[in-house]
Amino acid sequence: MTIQWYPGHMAKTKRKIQEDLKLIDVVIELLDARIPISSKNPEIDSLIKGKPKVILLNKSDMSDPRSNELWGHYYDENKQDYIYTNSITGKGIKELITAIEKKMAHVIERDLKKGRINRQIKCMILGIPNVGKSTLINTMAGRASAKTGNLPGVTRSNQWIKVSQRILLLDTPGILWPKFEDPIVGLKLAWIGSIKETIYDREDAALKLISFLRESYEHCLIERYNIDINPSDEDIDIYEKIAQKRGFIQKGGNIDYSRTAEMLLDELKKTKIGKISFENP
Ligand SMILES: Nc1nc2c(ncn2[C@@H]2O[C@H](COP(=O)(O)OP(=O)(O)OP(=O)(O)O)[C@@H](O)[C@H]2O)c(=O)[nH]1
Repeated sequence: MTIQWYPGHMAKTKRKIQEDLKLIDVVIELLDARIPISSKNPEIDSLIKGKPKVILLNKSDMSDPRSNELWGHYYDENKQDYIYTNSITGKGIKELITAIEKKMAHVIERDLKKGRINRQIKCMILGIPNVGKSTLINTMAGRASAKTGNLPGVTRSNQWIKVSQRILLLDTPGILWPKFEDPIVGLKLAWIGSIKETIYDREDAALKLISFLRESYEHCLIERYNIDINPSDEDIDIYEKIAQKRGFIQKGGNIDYSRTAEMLLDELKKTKIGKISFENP
C-alpha cells in the first residue's frame, strides 16, 4: 500500500520552521512511542543544525511497556536525551523542563559571568501531524491556548508561553512530514491515525494489522475477539473469524469486510486491542 499524501503547504511550513528555528535554543522532538522510527522526520536533524534536542516519546500510555524499555536502552546507548510523555496527563513534563535546563546550563553560566542574569531559554516543539503537539503545548501552558483535535493537520496560529522560571515555549509547533515514500511507514502512520482516513485502503490496512498482530501480539487478538487461531489460518481467515464473532455479516450472508476494518482500526486507536508498539530498536 503506497500512501500519497504530501499537502501543498509542506514547503511553506518548512520555510516557517527554518525561520522560527533561528530564535530557538532547544528543540523538542515529539515522536510517537509506538513508532519512534516512522514518526521521525528524516530531515529534522539537518533542519535543526546541531541545536540541542530532547526526544519525547509521546502517547507512551498506548505503547507496549516492553518496547518502551527497549527504546530506553537504545537511546541510552546512543547518548540521546529522551523522555516518555503523555501530553494529556502531563506525565514527563517535569523531566522535560529539567532536561532542557540541564542542556542549557553551560550557556546560562557563561551569560551569568557576563552579567546577564535573566537569560531565557527558548524552545519549540517539532513533530508530525497528530503526534500530540498542541495537546502538549496546552498542558504545558496549563490553559487551552492551542486548538486540539482528533484529525491530522488542525494546528494553525506566534507567541511565547512561559513554562518555567526560565523556559519559554513557542506556542506554534512545527509540523513536520513523515517519510511517505516507504509503504511500511505509510501503513504504520495509518494504523496510529496520523494519516487522513480517506486516502488509504482501510480494509487492506486492517488485514495487514491482523498480520502484524498475529506475528507480535497474537494473544491480544485471541483475547479481544475471543477467537481461535490455527497455524494453517491465513490472515483473511482470522479477519473473517473476527467479523463473524462481531456479527458483521451482510444480508445474504457475506462478510462485511468494510465494517470489520473500521471496527479493528477504531479499536486499535482506542487501545482496546492492547498496548501495542509497531517498532522496536
Ligand atoms: N492517549 C494519548 N492521546 C494523546 C496523547 N497526546 C495527544 N493525544 C491525542 O492525540 C490526538 C492528537 O493530538 P494533537 O495535540 O491535536 O496533535 P498535534 O500533533 O497537535 O496534531 P496536528 O495539529 O495535526 O499537527 C488528540 O486526540 C489528543 O487527545 C497522549 O500522550 N496519549
